[in-house]
Amino acid sequence: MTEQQHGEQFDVVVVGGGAIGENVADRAGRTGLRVALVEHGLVGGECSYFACMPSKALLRPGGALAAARAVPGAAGAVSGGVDAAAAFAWRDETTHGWDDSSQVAWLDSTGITLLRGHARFVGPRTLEIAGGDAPRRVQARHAVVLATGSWPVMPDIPGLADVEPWTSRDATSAHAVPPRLLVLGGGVVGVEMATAYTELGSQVTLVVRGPRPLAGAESFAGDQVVTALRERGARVLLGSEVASVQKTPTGIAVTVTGDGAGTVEVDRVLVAAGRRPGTTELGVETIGLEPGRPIQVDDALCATGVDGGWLFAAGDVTGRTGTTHQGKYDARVAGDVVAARFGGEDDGRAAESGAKPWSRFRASADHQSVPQVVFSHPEVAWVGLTEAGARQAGLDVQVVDYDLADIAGASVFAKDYTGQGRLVVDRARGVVVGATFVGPEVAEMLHAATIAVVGEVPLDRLWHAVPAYPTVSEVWLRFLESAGL
Ligand SMILES: Cc1cc2nc3c(=O)[nH]c(=O)nc-3n(C[C@H](O)[C@H](O)[C@H](O)COP(=O)(O)OP(=O)(O)OC[C@H]3O[C@@H](n4cnc5c(N)ncnc54)[C@H](O)[C@@H]3O)c2cc1C
Ligand SMILES: NC(=O)c1ccc[n+]([C@@H]2O[C@H](COP(=O)([O-])OP(=O)(O)OC[C@H]3O[C@@H](n4cnc5c(N)ncnc54)[C@H](O)[C@@H]3O)[C@@H](O)[C@H]2O)c1
Repeated sequence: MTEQQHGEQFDVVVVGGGAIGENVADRAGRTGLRVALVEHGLVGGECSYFACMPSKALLRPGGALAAARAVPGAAGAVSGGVDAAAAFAWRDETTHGWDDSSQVAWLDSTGITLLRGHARFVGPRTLEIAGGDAPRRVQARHAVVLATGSWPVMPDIPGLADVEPWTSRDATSAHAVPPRLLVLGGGVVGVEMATAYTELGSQVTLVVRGPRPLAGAESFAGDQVVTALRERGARVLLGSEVASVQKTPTGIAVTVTGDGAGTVEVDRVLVAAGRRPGTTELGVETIGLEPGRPIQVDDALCATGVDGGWLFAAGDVTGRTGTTHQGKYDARVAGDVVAARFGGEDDGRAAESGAKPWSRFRASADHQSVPQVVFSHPEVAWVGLTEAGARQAGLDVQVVDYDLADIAGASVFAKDYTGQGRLVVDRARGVVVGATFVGPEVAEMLHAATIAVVGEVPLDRLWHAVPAYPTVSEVWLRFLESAGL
């Protein structure tokens, strides 16, 4: 066959130039492989332009104000609430005005070839790229890595499509605050955006299906978030669902069923009902996979549903990770595996083929120590197993709870500090398998817990890790004392 029939050849083709695709491409090229990265939108993907960065920029002003208000001596200097226009302007700065030229410049510096356009499989290892500068066919000699991310789920609710509902993209890129906003869904997006828009001055109604938001966290986390949202003026309807939506002359009437049954009139509806993997419009049926389903992978990030070991995937498209940090961890593993299997020296290949769990070629942490931060106010941060998760896994657990307000560091951090910590210990091994913190700025405390869980550090050794006085991290000492040390 001619090059025209095969298409342009690369050693590795990465589809999707979000944070995950960028990291795979970078590491896959480290043993000399020729790598192409295909992107149909902005290089940097959701996280840089529509998700992590803009949402955190919108949340930070409210957090900073609350922090100052909680400190006598500083509180008097705070008058008024968040300046929404200035917050939006700062968000615009963090997203570089939705201009990806700095990320493109970084790609250029690495030697990765950027192909602009929409990639679609036409068969194994072969893709057609449409809509870019130069539509073309490309073939991967060794591997294709899918890093196509995910898209918001739009529930099939009568009338919803007619009111131009916001997705998280709209909420993170808006330049005006809807006076009244209904947020559908009590997951991480729902909680963060309900917090941000309440602080930006909107009258927010958060509709949560279950008894509390953040169903994957310890229950006290969701409860404390609800209390704080209500204290700030938001309405939180628990045990509730949106049944229908209708335009009215003065706004949008949302009919809610369940414990919060009634009609709420708002100016905008934000749908935060979860995400589906980006495997539609990708031609995966030509390689024997079903569109709309996640790409199943093993711990080397190699797809299990395709023969030949040439297809890899990482990030949201796998359904295995749902955050940038964990997706990037998988991306580093995927890139290193590809670099070792298809490029480089024999010893690299041997190291990879004999790789054991916890080697740099296996994404072992995905199974036991995934960190998650919700940047609400209070923040919620956890890693590993919750109490319920540990019991479900059959562990004999010791649960150690501590009120963070009782820590000396908390009493000087903020007046009337409110927060909670929980350690979940596997009694049989005497190691921490999970930890949760709720409170102001607890996100920064999480990594110590992640190290304890990944390192399986025995409690009697943790006893020698002395937290500085007076920090809120002294909770670690209190945890251990409460555990009987
Ligand atoms: C509102 C919000 C806030 C979040 N906040 C955080 C946070 O604070 N911290 C955190 O860790 N995580 C956060 N997340 C999750 C995080 O954004 C995702 O886990 C992360 O973006 C996934 O990265 P990815 O590279 O897999 O996918 P994406 O970032 O979606 O990148 C996929 C890329 O592939 C491209 N693409 C798709 N199909 C094709 C194709 N066929 N051809 C060419 N290009 C294609 C897309 O244009 C896109 O650029 C947040 C998510 C949301 C929605
Ligand atoms: N700080 C962070 O790390 C961060 C921030 C935002 C998002 N994310 C990630 O982005 C992804 C998407 O977040 P998300 O919050 O959209 O999804 P999610 O799956 O975390 O939560 C969706 C919520 O919507 C609810 N829901 C679904 N359909 C509903 C309906 N019809 N009516 C009422 N409720 C409904 C679900 O019960 C669930 O609680 C997740 O992987 C999340 O971890 C991470």
